[in-house]
This record gives sequence, structure tokens and C-alpha cells, in this order.
Amino acid sequence: MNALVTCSDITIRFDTETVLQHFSCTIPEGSHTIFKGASGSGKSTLLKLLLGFVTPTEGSLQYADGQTARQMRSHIAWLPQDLDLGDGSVEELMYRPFEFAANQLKTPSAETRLSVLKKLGLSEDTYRKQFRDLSTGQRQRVGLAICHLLNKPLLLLDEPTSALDKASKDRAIDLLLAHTNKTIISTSHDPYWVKQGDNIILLD
Ligand SMILES: Nc1ncnc2c1ncn2[C@@H]1O[C@H](COP(=O)(O)OP(=O)(O)OP(=O)(O)O)[C@@H](O)[C@H]1O
Repeated sequence: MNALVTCSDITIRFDTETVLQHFSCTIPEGSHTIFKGASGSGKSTLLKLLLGFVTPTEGSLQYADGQTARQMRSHIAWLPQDLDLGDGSVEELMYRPFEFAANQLKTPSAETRLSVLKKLGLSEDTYRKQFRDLSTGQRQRVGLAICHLLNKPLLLLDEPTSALDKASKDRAIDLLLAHTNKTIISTSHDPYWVKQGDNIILLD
């Protein structure tokens, strides 16, 4: 498989803290790559590097087609940890990402949005609720539903199963991982999710 992204000898330093040092990796196109490591090892920072939100102190990051991380953003669906979509109902907030010009043509119907939520085990009642009133696991599933509906070639998922029970994890795996030709890069401590990866990168 061709490399979608290559990290070469990357060091990331915040003030006096060195989060990553001389870190290199290759992420094949079409892989499910998982960054696995202890809390504080730099997993979320790596996803932010891939999004261009963090700049390496040393080293370089290259996407296959010569695009910068910032240019790649329109091809990426990102699920951050502790997703907070702000005020509004799930119904309203699921529209928001489709207001951006790059996503407008993909705007899903209410029927499609509901059907994806149901595939993740959420009900119509959840769809009508205020996002801020949802449990952490329900929020996480709304985020996964949005990532799925955005239908981007690259998914970045930060601890996507941290608040999910086994049945919800299985639904997320069926929706996002089964029969896909996308590249998925996730971070996880969860052995059940890590089993789904085909390129596991351990961080010290
Ligand atoms: N913008 C920032 N400024 C200063 N320090 C930061 C910044 N972002 C991350 N860090 C530090 O970098 C280290 C790694 O953070 P990161 O969130 O990448 O870890 P993680 O492996 O994802 O952890 P967890 O599994 O707990 O989510 C932490 O010590 C964190 O405090």
C-alpha cells in the first residue's frame, strides 16, 4: 500500500516539555492505524499534528499528494476527545458541519441522519434532545455519526470508544470500520478497539 502520510524524525516541544522526540512513522493509505500508548504519551498531539493544529519543533510531516496538513483538512473528518458541539439540539448540531462550502453537497436528509444514529444505537428521542444534556457515550456516538456522514477519505478518531459499552463498540465498528476503503487513524487505550487496527504504532 502507498503511504498516505509520513512523519520523519519529529520532535514536539511545548515550553519545557518534550512530548515526542525523533518520532517517525508511515501510515499506509487504506489502513486502520492506531496510536497506542499511556496517558500523556502524545497520542492526541499526533492527531493535531496531522490536522496542522500543531507544528513540529523539529522534523517534518508529508502527505502523499504533496498537500500540507492544513490543505488536507477538507479531506478529514475528526472526532476530538470530549466532543463539545455547543448549544443546540442534536438535530440542529448535526447540520452544522454541512454549512461549510466543502460539505454542502453532502448534506444528509433528516431521514439519513436518524438512520445513522439508529445504527449506533441512539433513538429518535436522542435526536430531539439538547446535545449538552446527552451522556458522554451518547455524545461520542453523535460525533461518530457526523464523521460517518461527512464521508471523507481520512478519519481521525481520538479515543472513539472511551465511553462506549461493548454493544455500542460493535455498532461503531460495523458502521465505521467494516467494508471501508478509507484511511482511519485513531488513538486508543481500548484493547477491543485496538484489535481492529492493522497498523499499531506504540508511543513510549
Ligand atoms: N498546547 C499544549 N501546550 C502545552 N502542553 C501541551 C499542549 N498540548 C499537549 N500538551 C502536553 O503534551 C502531553 C501529551 O498530551 P496528549 O494530549 O497528546 O496525550 P495523550 O497521549 O493523548 O493522553 P491521554 O491518553 O490522556 O488523552 C501532555 O503532558 C500535555 O499536557
